[in-house]
Amino acid sequence: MTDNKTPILPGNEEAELKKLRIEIDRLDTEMVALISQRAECAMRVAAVKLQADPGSAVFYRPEREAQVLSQVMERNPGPLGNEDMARLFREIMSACLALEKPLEVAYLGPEGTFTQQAAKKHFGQWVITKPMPAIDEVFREVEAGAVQYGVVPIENSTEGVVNHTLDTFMSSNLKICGEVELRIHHHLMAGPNTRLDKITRVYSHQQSLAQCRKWLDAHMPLAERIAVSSNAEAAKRVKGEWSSAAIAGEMASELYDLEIIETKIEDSPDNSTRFLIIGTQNVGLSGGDKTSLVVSMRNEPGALYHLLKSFNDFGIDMTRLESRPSLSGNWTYVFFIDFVGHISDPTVIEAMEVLKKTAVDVKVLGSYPKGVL
Ligand SMILES: C=C(O[C@@H]1C=C(C(=O)O)C=C[C@H]1O)C(=O)O
Repeated sequence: MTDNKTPILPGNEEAELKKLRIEIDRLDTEMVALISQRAECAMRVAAVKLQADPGSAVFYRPEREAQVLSQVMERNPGPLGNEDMARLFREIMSACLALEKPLEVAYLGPEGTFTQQAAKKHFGQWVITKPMPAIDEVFREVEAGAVQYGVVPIENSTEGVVNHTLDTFMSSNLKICGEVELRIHHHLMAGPNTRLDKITRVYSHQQSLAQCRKWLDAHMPLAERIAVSSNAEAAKRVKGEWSSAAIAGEMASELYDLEIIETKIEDSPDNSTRFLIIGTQNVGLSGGDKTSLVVSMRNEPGALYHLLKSFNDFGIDMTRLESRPSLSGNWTYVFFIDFVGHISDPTVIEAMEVLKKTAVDVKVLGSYPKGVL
């Protein structure tokens, strides 16, 4: 082996490369054997699950997957970054799980949206994804049992909360089984041979046009901006129009064979969106969990104070508080709350007892592992 302090003489280069490639082949052979052993183990796990519950065995275990990924990150010695290493294991697990039973997941479509990208990021490339035209249809598809899980957007770092998702939770019995965050990068794309200075129209979702406003003002001030129902829809429209471009994510450019003219044109470099995984499962403890609740309070002075106090008194870290009209009476509100901890933690159990005394209703939307990737 050489380190970067040992100069390689030109004549020795071939010999050195040959040695390194023999070493890589040896390591790959070991890895193939190890990954196969891992897959065998996962198949045995599936058999155990089936034996324990032949009618309705649940193969996918979000808490276990989060633990596997966290351990991989902790043990990673480098030089690969933690996230890169975890992504490789994400795909290994995805392939192993597909041997047990391929997962089917509904998402807010059409194909090529950021929600589809989030689904693949969370479950890996082996998941079968099914596009749905609206958020409540994603819920319905899971409720009907047509798919095991659903993926819906919940909040964007620049645009705020997705109210439609919050409202749908109020009338649904589905549980939150996980969360995933995605960096949102917008690219300008068009058909082959379309030049930037020839573009007269830019299609995108209204939120994406807003998130790229400064870039558009500076680089394409004269192009007409046209808002459509999704970024994927924008990419689809551009396909047959030679003087048009779309702002969308990478998946859309691949799906509709468009060329990326300019990458990462979003005004805020930290632009990200959080998505929720919804299902029918109560997820066990992973050790790094979050819980989401909907709480209805009486419309009286001090209601919000009592709500906050029940968390503060038990030292529970509330990470989000959102109020929404209750949909059942005029000018009454419900609170959507996220906090750190699992519903089975003894302190959380105590805090919930106190909260239930002052609240009209407490609905647990789910305890789930914090997004690892
Ligand atoms: C193997 C299991 O089943 C599935 C596959 C996993 C894996 O490949 O590591 C982890 C969790 C489950 O989604 C398990 O429950 O341990």
